[in-house]
Amino acid sequence: MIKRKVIILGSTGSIGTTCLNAIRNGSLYGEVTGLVARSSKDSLSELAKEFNCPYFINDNSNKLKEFLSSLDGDIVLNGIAGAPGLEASLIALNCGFDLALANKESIVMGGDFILNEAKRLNRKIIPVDSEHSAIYNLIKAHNKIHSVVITASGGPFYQKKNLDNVTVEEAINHPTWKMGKKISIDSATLANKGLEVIEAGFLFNLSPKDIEVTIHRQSVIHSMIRLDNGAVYAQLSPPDMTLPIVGAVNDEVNPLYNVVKPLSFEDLTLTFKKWDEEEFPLLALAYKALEQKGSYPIAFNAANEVAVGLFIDHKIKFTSIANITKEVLMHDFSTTCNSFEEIMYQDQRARAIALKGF
Ligand SMILES: NC(=O)C1=CN([C@@H]2O[C@H](COP(=O)(O)OP(=O)(O)OC[C@H]3O[C@@H](n4cnc5c(N)ncnc54)[C@H](OP(=O)(O)O)[C@@H]3O)[C@@H](O)[C@H]2O)C=CC1
Ligand SMILES: CC(=O)[C@@H](O)[C@H](O)COP(=O)(O)O
Ligand SMILES: [Mn+2]
Repeated sequence: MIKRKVIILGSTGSIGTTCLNAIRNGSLYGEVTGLVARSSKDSLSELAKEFNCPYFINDNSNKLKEFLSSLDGDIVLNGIAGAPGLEASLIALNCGFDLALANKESIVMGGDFILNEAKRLNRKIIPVDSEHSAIYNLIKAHNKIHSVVITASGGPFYQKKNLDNVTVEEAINHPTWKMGKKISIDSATLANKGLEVIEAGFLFNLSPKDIEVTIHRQSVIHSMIRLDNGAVYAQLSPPDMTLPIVGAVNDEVNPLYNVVKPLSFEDLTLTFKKWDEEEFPLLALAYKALEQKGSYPIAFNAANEVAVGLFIDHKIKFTSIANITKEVLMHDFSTTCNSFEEIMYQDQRARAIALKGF
């Protein structure tokens, strides 16, 4: 067995904690060689003591680059929440590390640019997002696919009417997963599924018509692939991020045993329902953003991130998240970005429009 040396960005969050627990309980044979977070200094220094490694509070990207360059590691797990994850991903790739990527914003904002950067630097990007991890592994096993089916839990408000007065606490009460605040709210609006459709479009080079979304309340099937011959293959496991995280960080180096509890089929009911555009306008907006490409995916992410922030701060209603995002996407975002600076320019532009409209 070979010990995987892993550097964790977003060490104090849901993804970071799941990875650290997997190392603690032995489901990942790994050694932590660096830890990064943003504001939880005390927790981070405690973790650094426990894992006997250096740590860094990310308040400056040049210093993050210096910190990562000084570390020995096989792979960087990026579990940073939101748009700041993109710059961190690019820094990690440029410092010579492969990426186990949970931060979906890196792909949604970075698009072809970050994928080309990884290619240029001869580095791997291994998806950690549960749906993309499932598709990545299914493609490895079956090679050529026709299209993909991404599953969505439907969130806490599925088929509930009049969501004007729902609270932040109700919105983060996810029916099947325990995750950070922002992604939980995105699951409630299905903006998360929208981000995932865009993420799949870039990662697997698929057009919107080749990406289906189906409501699957149990979150047991993490996604499926269709082959040209009509067969469908699915990946099933309990809703637990340990498997995609351990799989990506391990990257086939060691055989994996008992990472998650095997499913018992007699206890399972698996259901599937069509999603409705009126109920989930943010998913429809994301499909359109992927179709339009240019900077529309960047604008979708930025507008939604601003709107979710306003909702968390009790400044807007839950239902206004979609309205603000829709309004921003009416502007011209047809420019294709070929650098980090161009991406951030469009990101900031979309944020300014979102804030002006509210
Ligand atoms: N949670 C999950 O199960 C899943 C998450 N994802 C994706 O993974 C990412 C992380 O999600 P999640 O773990 O839920 O989020 P959390 O909010 O639980 O954790 C976010 C982590 O990121 C750190 N962080 C935030 N900004 C920065 C920054 N600028 N530099 C360094 N660290 C930073 C936080 O540090 P601090 O505590 O110090 O503020 C914290 O450690 C998101 O992109 C999400 O969409 C994808 C699939 C599943
Ligand atoms: C665990 C994970 O990958 C999340 O992105 C998950 O997909 C959220 O669930 P829903 O967005 O399907 O509610
Ligand atoms: Mn997901």
